Amino acid sequence: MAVFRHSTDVMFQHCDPAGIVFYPRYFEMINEVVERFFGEAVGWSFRQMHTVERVGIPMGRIATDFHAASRLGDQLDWTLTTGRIGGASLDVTVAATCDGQARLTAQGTLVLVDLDRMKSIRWPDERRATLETYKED
Ligand SMILES: CC(C)(COP(=O)(O)OP(=O)(O)OC[C@H]1O[C@@H](n2cnc3c(N)ncnc32)[C@H](O)[C@@H]1OP(=O)(O)O)[C@@H](O)C(=O)NCCC(=O)NCCSC(=O)c1cc(O)c2ccccc2c1O
Repeated sequence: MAVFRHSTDVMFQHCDPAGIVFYPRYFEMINEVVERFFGEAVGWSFRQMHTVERVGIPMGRIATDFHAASRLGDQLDWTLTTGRIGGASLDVTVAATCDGQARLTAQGTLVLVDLDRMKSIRWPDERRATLETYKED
């Protein structure tokens, strides 16, 4: 099983007055991990998807556990693996650690859609095959 990895630094812009990462900022980081996964691992950049092919992958649902707080200067090491690949849906697990300490785990379902109709469409076979390689055992 392949695991997609990406690292981000916690910046001042991510932190609230309590000095910890505010959870909406985590959701933006999760979206960045998903965007990088599709661009770098699947070979299907959001630019290509959105501006050329007019498809997108909005999140249908997401459940997140926050295990420990993150602070300015922390390096977050992200992983993304895939789960069930349905007709149009894709389960993903996105997790972050810092120095080996778990910070968050999110389990989400992305849905491939035709952006002009905002209706789900089936994963193309070539993309499906790549997504399979990141599937959790
Ligand atoms: C996403 C929808 C358009 C789906 O509705 P539709 O009627 O077209 O599809 P079906 O109901 O037939 O379902 C197809 C398929 O998807 C599964 N599914 C549908 N809804 C959900 C759900 N809520 N949670 C989990 N799974 C769902 C369903 O079980 C089917 O599975 P199969 O395995 O059988 O294929 C419609 O639901 C919709 O419009 N929802 C709202 C989406 C939304 O606005 N989310 C807000 C947060 S996400 C977001 O902001 C976002 C926007 C983007 O443009 C992005 C672009 C790129 C990357 C990420 C983006 C992003 O996160």
